[in-house]
Amino acid sequence: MQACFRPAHSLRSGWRLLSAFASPAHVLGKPTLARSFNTAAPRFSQVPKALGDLEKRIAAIPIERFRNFCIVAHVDHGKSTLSDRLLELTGTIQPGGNKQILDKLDVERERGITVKAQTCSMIYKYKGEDYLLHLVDTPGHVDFRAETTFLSRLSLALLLVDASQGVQAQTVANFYLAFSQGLQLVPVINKVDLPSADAPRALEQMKNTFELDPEKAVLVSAKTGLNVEAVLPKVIEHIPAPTGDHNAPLRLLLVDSWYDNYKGVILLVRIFQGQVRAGDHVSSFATGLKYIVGEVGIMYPDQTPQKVLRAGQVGYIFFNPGMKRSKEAKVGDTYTTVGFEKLVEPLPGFEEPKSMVFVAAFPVDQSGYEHLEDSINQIVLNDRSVTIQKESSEALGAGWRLGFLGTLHCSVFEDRLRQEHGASIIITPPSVPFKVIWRDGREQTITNPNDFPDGDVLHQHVAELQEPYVGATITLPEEYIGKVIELCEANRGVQKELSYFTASQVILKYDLPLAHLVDDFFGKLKGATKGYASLDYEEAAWQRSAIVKLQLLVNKQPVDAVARVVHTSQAERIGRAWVAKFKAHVDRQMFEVVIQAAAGRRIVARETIKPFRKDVLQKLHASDVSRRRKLLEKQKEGRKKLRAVGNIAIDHTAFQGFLAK
Ligand SMILES: Nc1nc2c(ncn2[C@@H]2O[C@H](COP(=O)(O)OP(=O)(O)OP(=O)(O)O)[C@@H](O)[C@H]2O)c(=O)[nH]1
Repeated sequence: MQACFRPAHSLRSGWRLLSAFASPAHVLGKPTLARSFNTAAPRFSQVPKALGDLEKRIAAIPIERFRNFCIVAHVDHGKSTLSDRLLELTGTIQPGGNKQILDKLDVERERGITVKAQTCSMIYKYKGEDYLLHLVDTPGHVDFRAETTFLSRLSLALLLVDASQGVQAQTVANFYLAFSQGLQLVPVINKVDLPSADAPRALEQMKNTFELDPEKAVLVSAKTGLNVEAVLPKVIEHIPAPTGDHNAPLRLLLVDSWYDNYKGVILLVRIFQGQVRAGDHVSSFATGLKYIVGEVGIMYPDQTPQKVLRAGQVGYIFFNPGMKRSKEAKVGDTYTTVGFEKLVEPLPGFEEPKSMVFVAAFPVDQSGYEHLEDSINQIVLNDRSVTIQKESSEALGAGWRLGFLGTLHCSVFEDRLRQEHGASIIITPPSVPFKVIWRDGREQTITNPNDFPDGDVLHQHVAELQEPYVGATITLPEEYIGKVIELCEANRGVQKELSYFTASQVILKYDLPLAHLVDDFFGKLKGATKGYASLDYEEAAWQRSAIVKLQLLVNKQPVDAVARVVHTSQAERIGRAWVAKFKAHVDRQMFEVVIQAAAGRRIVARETIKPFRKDVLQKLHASDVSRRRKLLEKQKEGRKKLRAVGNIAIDHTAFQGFLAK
């Protein structure tokens, strides 16, 4: 399985450990402004004097002159580059040097994608008056859609489209998302400097597909800065200011969070009413926990402390003593001042992120367990959306089952573990949850294939089995339509819509089983269309499905860690591939080894490994004492790495080879 939307450059080269997630150093930037805050010590003691002026300037801006907006775009259409230009234009960062200010996480820089929502405040002078603007850079990738909860709290989005590529899958998906949230959309056509740019075509697509008025559009080159100055006046003219009484009780929405070694969890917040300052006692509606505010401030673009955050503002807060566990910070949670809980209505929109892709991870050598556990905990510290459960496998020992929001999320995590642990870790291919509807009406979502109901239980107590489907939107040039439909059908897709948004570009909508999507569907799609198709998907629904547990058996013993839940139509194909692949990785033994794949109780594939004809040691001459000893020692060394399945011992490399992508 591969992640969707991998950028062309190497993902693994120069991979810096994501431990930077947890250090203040992840907070950015090269130039002077950012560097002055970019040290390990708590920042509030280091605020330059000039910041007092900034604070005064902000204090003088009434809420009527606040604007909160975001940029939505297909991956790589230039959202982060445009954000950088806007920050330069408003003097928030120095021109040049600063690159991708809002893409703060190392993983984002490495992969050139935005993973977490970022925000930055700017002061912009328009018609002689100061405006306080908050720009939110929302992730383009669907896995991180949870981060875009924030979208619903804004009132304008710039819909950015690459002039050379035109409307793509995520443009379509983002449009519908923004539209359903009642956001005003201003089209921005980017990359007009490219020789292949075709702005009139992009404008026509915007008009035909989304009924967006080309007159409202701004044509820019975020890279060269051409016409970027025309963007912010649109923002000011087209969006209403936020509303909220700063004298009312505090109503604060948690938008995002990240972990800092010194301060604990830092919360990115939007104030809907009231105000918050250091020393305030606040409580969470979701957890009921109480905290004392240690510092409040704005992202400018780095954390810049302020005396107060008031209604309409977006900024950060952290507590003193600090919030220790990322899990306490629940995106979409509302906070208020302690004692005012009865007077304040929590904001709607709090949702626990749902894991939809699972892998199991095991150390090759159980002595590496603690080290691996530390690494996993370290990453999870800053990523509240990963779920962890301990797992124990007869074949692979003690390990964990990890749950992710989607395939990219999963592969980012996997890359880091592999980077740190290399060959000493075994990771199973991703799987998706399934649902059991019991005859007594209970519904149970199961994430571990080994918990699939056994034969008798299945027949007597299960009313229905279901698997998750996603609603996929694929855009592609017309000439590939046959191949893409074939691919979707081969992946059990159900066509929902086929429409043309220009004479030669097609939008296809399919319901696809998530299990197929995680099995490198995007890679296959790229292959089928020479890279011209784009894909976006949203969670659809559970659907009744003829699924079955597929197991690998070695001399009749199931290899538990390898079990998978698959559709019956796929069982034989996967089973055959399994036994062939496993056979290739298992050494010959002294006796016959039978490798089988079983779908439920039915054997769907079988391979046999013939035994050695003679004992190797017997063949050695009696005088070969040293060779004999060497051979035995080698065997002993090897045995440490062996795992027992039933009566046979299998080298860990067999599992690694088998489970490798
Ligand atoms: N020629 C040209 N290239 C641009 C322009 N704007 C952005 N780019 C390039 O396009 C690539 C993608 O730009 P980003 O700003 O990282 O794209 P993004 O939309 O933020 O990507 P995600 O964060 O992954 O969603 C980079 O190589 C940019 O240098 C432009 O106006 N002209």
